[in-house]
Amino acid sequence: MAHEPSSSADASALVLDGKAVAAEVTARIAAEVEHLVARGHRAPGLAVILVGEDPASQVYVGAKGRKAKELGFHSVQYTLPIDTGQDELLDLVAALNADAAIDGILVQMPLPKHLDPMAVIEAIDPAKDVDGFHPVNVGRLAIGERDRALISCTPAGCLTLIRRALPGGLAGLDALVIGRSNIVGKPMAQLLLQESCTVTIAHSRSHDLPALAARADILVAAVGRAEMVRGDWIKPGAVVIDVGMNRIPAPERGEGKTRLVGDVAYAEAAQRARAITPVPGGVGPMTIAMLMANTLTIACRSAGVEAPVF
Ligand SMILES: Nc1nc(=O)c2c([nH]1)NC[C@@H]1CN(c3ccc(C(=O)N[C@@H](CCC(=O)O)C(=O)O)cc3)C=[N+]21
Repeated sequence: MAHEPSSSADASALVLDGKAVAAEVTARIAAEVEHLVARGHRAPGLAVILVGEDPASQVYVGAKGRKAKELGFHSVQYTLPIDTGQDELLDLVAALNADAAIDGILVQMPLPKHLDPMAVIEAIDPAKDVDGFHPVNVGRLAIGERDRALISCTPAGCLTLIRRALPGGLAGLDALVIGRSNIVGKPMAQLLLQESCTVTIAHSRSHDLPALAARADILVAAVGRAEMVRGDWIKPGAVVIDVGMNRIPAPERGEGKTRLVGDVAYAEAAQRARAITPVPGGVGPMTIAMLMANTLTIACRSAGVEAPVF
């Protein structure tokens, strides 16, 4: 789903409309849920755990719960006080691991500092790890067992968008991933490698990013620095995926106002790219859609039904 941009008259890139693709994906999920239930299976179940009251996290968690309900999932949210102990959190995870109505368990990150995120992730049953953060799922992705893995939602959503922009396939193309996080950069690189791209992973210590970008047919920016990737870095005709979500001051919108920008200087890059994701409305909505897709996948596995591929 791509359409001509409307904001910048001379830009040539197709806008990869993540919101629209996410709506397509979630419509297919809702239909599949109906199908499951009609055949006597239970609805997919998603449990989201939030520790503390960080307002941004509350917004994200609320959005996930609403979307899950909209799709006919069994959706539960646990909001634990900020001073929750590690053992209490692990006990809740253990109870959800054992709960037959729950397919997916998501612990919202970041956790308060006194909690150990890796210990919590490793406590989740890998078969219920909707985020795809558990080492078992990371490992399955790395060894190419994608059918048995659960894959991190943001890179999975990015790949869906990249495939839409490149109907001829990705094989043999040069891909640059800027960012080496466990959540985005590393799994993104693994997915692109599996698609037979020639993959480069760059990061804050990389020398000469513009030279690396100049070769990239696919560029995924996931560094968390507002508009760091400039338009003149982009190889003409490249597919540009912007994972960044940076809130910057926007005095033009009034005192104290902010706006959301990506890691890519959008207006500049759109002049050269074949296709580009906007921020907001690009990768973000796809992340939530893939979270729902992973939950459905787990439910299908436990029902012994073939899971759709998105
Ligand atoms: N265990 C865990 N799993 C996550 O998947 C996870 C997490 N923790 N912690 C926080 C991050 C962040 N995240 C987002 C998902 C969608 C949007 C999204 O839909 N953004 C909209 C707009 C947002 C806005 O306007 O503020 C967009 O890009 O269009 C944003 C952020 C999931 N996360």
